[in-house]
Amino acid sequence: MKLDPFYLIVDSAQWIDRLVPLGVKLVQLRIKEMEEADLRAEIRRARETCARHGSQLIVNDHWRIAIEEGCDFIHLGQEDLAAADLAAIRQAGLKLGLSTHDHNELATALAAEPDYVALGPIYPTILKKMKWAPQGLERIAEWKEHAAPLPLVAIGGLTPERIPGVFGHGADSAAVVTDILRNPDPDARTREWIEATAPWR
Ligand SMILES: Cc1ncc(COP(=O)(O)OP(=O)(O)O)c(N)n1
Ligand SMILES: Cc1nc(C(=O)O)sc1CCOP(=O)(O)O
Ligand SMILES: [Mg+2]
Repeated sequence: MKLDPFYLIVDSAQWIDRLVPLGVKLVQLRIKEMEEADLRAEIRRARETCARHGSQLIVNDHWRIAIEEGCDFIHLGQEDLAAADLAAIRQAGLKLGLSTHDHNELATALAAEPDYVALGPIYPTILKKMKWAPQGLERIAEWKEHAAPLPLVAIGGLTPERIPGVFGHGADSAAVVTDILRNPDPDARTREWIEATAPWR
C-alpha cells in the first residue's frame, strides 16, 4: 500500500471541509473530547467530504464509530490497540495504522499486522505532552529496516523545511498538526506542504 507523503491531521470536520479541497489526499480526524452523537456527525461529515474529493480519511481512536459510519481506515495508539477488538476491526475490513515510540511498541505493532507504522515524536511537539524524547532522524532509518515493506509515517514537530530529512531517512509519509493548524495562513501552508512533498508523491 502506498500512502500519500503529506498526512494532515485535524481536529474537526470543518478543517477537512476547508483544507481537503486544496488537494490534501490523506487526512486524519483526531477528536479527543466530544459527545458521541456529535463525534458521529463529525466523522460522517469528514467521510463525505473525503469521498467527494478522492481523499483517504483515517479516523483516530474511535474505531467502533468508524466501522458503523462506513469508514475504511483507523489509527490507534498502543493503549487504544490493547483495548480494541482487532478481530472486529479486521472483520469490518478496516485498514489500520499504529503508533510506535520504542522497540517494544514496534514489536507489538508489527505483531498486529498493521497497514502502516508511525514513529514519533521525530522533533519536539507542542501538541501534546509526550513521555518520549524526540526520536531524531536516524531513528527513522532504523524503524524503516524493521517495518519495511510497511509504509512508515513520521510525526512530531514536522515542517516543510524538515521534510527532506524525514524522507531522506526513509519515511514514506509526514504527518503534521501544529505547523498547519496554528499557522497564520493554514491554506497557504497546506499548499506549501503539498508542493514540498511532491517529489515523494
Ligand atoms: C499518524 C499518527 N501517528 C501517531 C499518532 C498518535 O496516536 P496515539 O499514540 O494514540 O495518540 P493520540 O493521537 O490518540 O493522542 C496519531 N494520532 N497519528
Ligand atoms: C499526535 C501525536 N502523536 C505523536 C507520537 O509521537 O505518537 S506526536 C503527535 C503530535 C504531532 O503534532 P505536531 O505536528 O503538532 O507536532
Ligand atoms: Mg490514540
